[in-house]
Amino acid sequence: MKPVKVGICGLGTVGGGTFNVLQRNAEEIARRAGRAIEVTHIATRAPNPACDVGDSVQVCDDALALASNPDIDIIVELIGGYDMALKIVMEAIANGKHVVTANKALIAVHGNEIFAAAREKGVMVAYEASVAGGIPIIKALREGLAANRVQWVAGIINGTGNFILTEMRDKGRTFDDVLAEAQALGYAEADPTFDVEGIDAAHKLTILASIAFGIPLQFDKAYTEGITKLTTADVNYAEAFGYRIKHLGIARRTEQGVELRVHPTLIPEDRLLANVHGVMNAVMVNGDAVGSTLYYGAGAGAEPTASAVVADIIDVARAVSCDPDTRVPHLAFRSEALSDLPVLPVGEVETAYYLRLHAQDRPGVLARVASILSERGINIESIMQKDVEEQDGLVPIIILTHRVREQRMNDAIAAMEALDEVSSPLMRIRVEQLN
Ligand SMILES: NC(=O)C1=CN([C@@H]2O[C@H](COP(=O)(O)OP(=O)(O)OC[C@H]3O[C@@H](n4cnc5c(N)ncnc54)[C@H](O)[C@@H]3O)[C@@H](O)[C@H]2O)C=CC1
Ligand SMILES: N[C@@H](CC=O)C(=O)O
Ligand code: NA
Repeated sequence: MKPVKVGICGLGTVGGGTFNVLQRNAEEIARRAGRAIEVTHIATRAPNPACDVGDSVQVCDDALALASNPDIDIIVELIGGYDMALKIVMEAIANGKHVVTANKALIAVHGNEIFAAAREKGVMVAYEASVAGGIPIIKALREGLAANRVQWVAGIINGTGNFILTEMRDKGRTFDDVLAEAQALGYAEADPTFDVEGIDAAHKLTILASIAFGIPLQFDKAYTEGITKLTTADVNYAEAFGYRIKHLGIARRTEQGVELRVHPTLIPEDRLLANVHGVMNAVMVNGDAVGSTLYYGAGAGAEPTASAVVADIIDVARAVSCDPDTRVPHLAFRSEALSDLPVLPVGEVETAYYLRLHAQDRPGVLARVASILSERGINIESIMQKDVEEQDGLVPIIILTHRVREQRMNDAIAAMEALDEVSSPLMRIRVEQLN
């Protein structure tokens, strides 16, 4: 069979890793794909010192030109961002080329339009690397778990954020110091606020929810909260109650609709997800037939991510000659069978809560706080008042509650913050048992 010709757009962390893995494992990859996979063109703005591109590859700086080059079969988009990446992908599809991308921002925000264009042209758009880097979670959800009605998906899906939380907790390093290291290691997004404010995780969760529940991509409806407000004190208090704080993406199907939320979360310290450290990611999927399953691996970095990109290239190379109607649908469910199950506003989500407030050390304060909660039907699981003064003579009170709908908790928090003896704002972190 003729070799498959690949054009790589972007030779940065992931592009460089992809080129190197394709070269190093070329023989083994050809044995799996049934034909050789050749990188014939690369478009990049800067050379990558980690790649020896040689003379046989044509290198240019015009990525859009690759998308219309008739000599290329598969365009691998590894530039990132929305604008140029969208142009390249749509141009490639218009020219009948298959596309492989690691760009979760692009898929989460423009995926519906991209997949519609790809269906029209009968081409594939593969995006395994876009969620949880090297973990084959898209494959697992779209194919391995296809028998199941998926109930929920919960995961640590941003390597940079988990690396920061781990280093802060284990080594007492500062947030900014660890973030700078994550950037130097190539883990972080071009704009690292995407990592630390939960936007990157929300992109990935949007994709996971679509393929788990068969709904269109709806990034604009995801609730997103980052890790920048977490303090070492919260990490320590959580541990005193037997919990760890992880930045989770959670998508859950309920009778009313789909919860789609990214936020710091307390989880019991003995859960597997509580023990995922550093740049590692893990995604737990609960299906009605299989129960809970867990997928673990490196969520970022050159070769772990390249592992997913190259697997997609191999899949595309194998399926090129298939009838497009027999291929796995882009969003796992056939496009005409996607459901209109709504994404729920976060006010309708029900979780337990960790609350940390600072109050004057006077008799009756604790009772007033407790009655605000009980008047709203919110049960207290545990309460801890520290006798150390932390903030302007105020002492911390930490409360764990039972499960309650978020809008009711918002009302209780507003009432607590209105008390003269309590400083505002108080800290709230959602708690999940994940069982
Ligand atoms: N770094 C990681 O660990 C992971 C990254 N991703 C995604 O992979 C994509 C690429 O990320 P990185 O490799 O980290 O980025 P990077 O910044 O290291 O590389 C981007 C490359 O694109 C090139 N480029 C940018 N605009 C261009 C243009 N208009 N024409 C030609 N070349 C252009 C740059 O010269 C650079 O070589 C992004 O969508 C990112 O979200 C996904 C999973 C993991
Ligand atoms: N910036 C992302 C890269 C992979 O998707 C992360 O840190 O997880
Ligand atoms: Na993946």
